[in-house]
Amino acid sequence: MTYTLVLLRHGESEWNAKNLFTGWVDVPLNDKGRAEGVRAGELLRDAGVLPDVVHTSLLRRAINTAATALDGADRHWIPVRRSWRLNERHYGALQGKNKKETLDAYGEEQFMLWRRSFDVPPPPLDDDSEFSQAGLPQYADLGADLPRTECLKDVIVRFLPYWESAIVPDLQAGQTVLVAAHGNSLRALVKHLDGISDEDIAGLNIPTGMPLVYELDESLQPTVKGGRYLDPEAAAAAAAAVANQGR
Ligand SMILES: O=C(O)[C@@H](CO)OP(=O)(O)O
Repeated sequence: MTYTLVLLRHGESEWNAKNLFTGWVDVPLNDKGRAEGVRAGELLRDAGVLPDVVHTSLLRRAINTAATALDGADRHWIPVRRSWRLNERHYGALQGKNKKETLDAYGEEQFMLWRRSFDVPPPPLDDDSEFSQAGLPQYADLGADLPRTECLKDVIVRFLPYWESAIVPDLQAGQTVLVAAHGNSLRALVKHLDGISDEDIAGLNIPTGMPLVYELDESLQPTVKGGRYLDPEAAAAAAAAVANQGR
C-alpha cells in the first residue's frame, strides 16, 4: 500500500517575471503562468495521476494554478482546502524588492543567506508598508502571529502542523492528494519528506508549474527519494533557472 502525493508550485507570476521577491504579496499569474497550469493538468491527465482532494495556500497564484490544472485533468470538482500554512515564505522587508538589485546592493553572501539559508530571516516588514499583509481579512485569525518575516525553519514550524492534521489524514484515507503551493513552502515539505539536511536544502529549487509525484509508504517515507517529475527534463531546466534568479 502506497500513498500518492502530488506537489505543484504555482505557474509563473507577474512578479516572478519581474524578478521581484514576492512572499505573501498576492500577485496574479501572468500568461506564461496560466499556460503552465494548463500544461500541469495535461501532464496529470496523461500520467493518470488524478487528485481526489486539493490543498492550497491562500494566495491566488497557487489557487488559480490548481484550478487550471484540475480543470485540464477533468478533476475541477474535487474538494478543496486552503490554509495560510501553505503560503510562500514571508520575505519580510525584501517583499517587492528586485532580486538583482538586492544582490548588487548586499553582495552574494548576504543575498544567499536571506534567500536560501535555513535559519536567517530577512529584516521584518513594517505594517505600514504597501507590501504588508497586516489587516487583510484572510489573515484576521492569525492576530499577533501574522508573520512579518520568515526563514525556512519558520516555514517548517508553521507548515508541519497542517501536514500532520490535514494532509496526512487524506493520504491515509487512500486519497491522491494535490498540494498546490510555493517554492519555499514546498521546499519545507520536500526537506521533511526526503530528510534533507539544513545545509543541503539550500541547493534545492522547485520549478514553477511542474507536477512532482511522491509515492509514500505506510510510514510516509518516499519510496523514491526526491519523487518524480512528470516532465523531468523541463523540470530540471526550470529549477536551474530558479537557482540563477538575481544573476
Ligand atoms: O520571491 C519569492 O517569494 C520566492 C519564490 O518566487 O523567491 P525565491 O525563489 O527567491 O525564494
